[in-house]
Amino acid sequence: MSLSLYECLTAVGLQRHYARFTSMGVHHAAHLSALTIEDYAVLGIRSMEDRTRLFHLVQMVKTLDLEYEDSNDDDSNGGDAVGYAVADSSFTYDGCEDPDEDVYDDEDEKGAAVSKLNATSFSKPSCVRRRLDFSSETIDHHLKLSSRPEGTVHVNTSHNRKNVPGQGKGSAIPVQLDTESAVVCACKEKNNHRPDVHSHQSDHYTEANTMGGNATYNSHTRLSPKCVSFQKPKPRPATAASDRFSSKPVGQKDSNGATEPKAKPTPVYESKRTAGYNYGLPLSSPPAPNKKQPGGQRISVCVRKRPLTRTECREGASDVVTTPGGECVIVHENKEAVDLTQYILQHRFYFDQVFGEDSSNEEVYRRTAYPLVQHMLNGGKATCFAYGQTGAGKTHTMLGSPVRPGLYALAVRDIFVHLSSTHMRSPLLVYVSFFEIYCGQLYDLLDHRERLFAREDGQKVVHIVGLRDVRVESVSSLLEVISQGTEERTQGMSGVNSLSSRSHALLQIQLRDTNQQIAGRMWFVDLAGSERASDTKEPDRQSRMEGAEINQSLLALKECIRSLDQEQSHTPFRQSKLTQVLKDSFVGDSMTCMIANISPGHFATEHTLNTLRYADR
Ligand SMILES: Nc1ncnc2c1ncn2[C@@H]1O[C@H](COP(=O)(O)OP(=O)(O)OP(=O)(O)O)[C@@H](O)[C@H]1O
Repeated sequence: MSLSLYECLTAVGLQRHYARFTSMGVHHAAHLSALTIEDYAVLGIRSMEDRTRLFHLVQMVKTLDLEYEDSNDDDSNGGDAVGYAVADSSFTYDGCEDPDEDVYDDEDEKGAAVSKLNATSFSKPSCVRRRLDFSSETIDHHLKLSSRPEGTVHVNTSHNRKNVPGQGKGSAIPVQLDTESAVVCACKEKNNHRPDVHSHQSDHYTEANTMGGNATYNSHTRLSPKCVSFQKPKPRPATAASDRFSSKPVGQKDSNGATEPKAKPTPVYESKRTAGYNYGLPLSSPPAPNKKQPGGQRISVCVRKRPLTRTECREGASDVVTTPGGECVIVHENKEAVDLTQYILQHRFYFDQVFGEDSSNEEVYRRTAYPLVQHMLNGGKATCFAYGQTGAGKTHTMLGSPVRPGLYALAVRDIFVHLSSTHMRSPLLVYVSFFEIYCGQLYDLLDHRERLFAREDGQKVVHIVGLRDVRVESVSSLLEVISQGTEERTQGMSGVNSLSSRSHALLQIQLRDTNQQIAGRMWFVDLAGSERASDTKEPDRQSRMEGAEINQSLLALKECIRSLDQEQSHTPFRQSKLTQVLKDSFVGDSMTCMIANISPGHFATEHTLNTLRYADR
């Protein structure tokens, strides 16, 4: 079989996942036959429709392989193989129950997808087509079998589709996974039989458990091959993971006696720092084992990856970001060498916490802003920043939606819960103010964008003159105030996205006693789209000035955070209006959290890397 992986994926409309497949060790069409349904999530195949498509493809690849082996049988039967028809009429998407399903949601698109898939099937030779069973029962049966708890990896080494657990055939053989490097590293044999993943004849169903037989595999565990240093590029060493996906030994003779050309896996290199020129390379290293628990730190930097959006899926974007473990994020950048060979350059960054696409706002809140809220309730000062490219999920994180409330609402909810459960002599009141910094100037979002001025008094305390604050008594009144302010926020056109945040939005929550004395203060800062700082496509002067201003303020912010982190005696907060206003956050007993939001799509790789480099201390 000489189809390329890309061609196969394109045939079923899954080409956007190509980079992910190659980064996970699936480099060749023949590798597909070793995939099982349990591998789909690891390969980024989540929606029911994509799962169905991949399922078909895998079956097709297997059948094509069998074609070599079974051709004699066909001859002996006069070519009258078992009559499986491509049941386009019985094929159905009714089983699509995935709540996160965001592709092909309308009937037209479904129809187009079905006909595309069927067209692909019909383009195969008729003897192959007759072998395929695309009936919905068979698919449902296999997909149901896959709905075992997350935690078990199954390596189906069999080509006999009837040989599945629950049907009496096959034996379970545990395979140990090296969870750190996420490489299938060894096979524990059961019944003295080592599963031979190359064998087409094997009837064994292999069950891999990551922790000595206990199911602990999760979506963060990746089957990516180990990498080699970028400085000394070598072909990626053949690992058990890549072996696993080799359904046929390379160089094996086919039924015509011809030697099948060796499958050339896409080389994977890792960017690493050296003693020389290191511009743009990851700074951070794996956290020390005795590292402080998140939440107890004065400064924490976190990364949140969002899922691919519906539009990105339609445009064929592939997910190039993986988040193995809770502190590492890897960007798999597709590159082309000068000799036009393709390779993948992996950029591995470490942060205090990394949230994958499955993390909810509640989880992000618990592990980022919650400690800050507690600090504020104890009378301290805290600041939480959301940073990232336009569309990377800053607003989703900060504001959220009525169904999935963001950090603002969750923080205020906890504040009210705390205030109502504490019986203080002097009750505390909650006040909010909301303003933006646009081109170095302050505008009150709760007062029709009235111009504001930041002034320093004799004690070097910065005051925002004229800022309106509103007392809130419930989460819903806070959200009302925020939605009023958000409408005022400056938005415009940029080269990257039709709607771009060009200003920094600052929400201040203050606790005051009845004498109006401040008893705790917290800032939530939704920073301007980071791509605006480097976007050079802007045609007009105003946009370029906005970009320059954003650039300056983000650099100043980074300098201040770095100076805090390194406990330097001087914090350069006067370098921009943003840091000047937030001076309070950089002095005294303040706590700071930066959440860098990233987009997973390959179109955004450069901006994603820039965001991670910015957040990388
Ligand atoms: N974690 C997530 N889970 C699901 N959807 C998300 C997530 N993060 C972002 N999105 C979706 O991605 C899209 C863009 O997100 P969002 O508007 O929050 O980006 P942004 O960084 O605030 O952009 P801008 O700078 O233009 O305001 C939205 O449709 C949002 O619902």
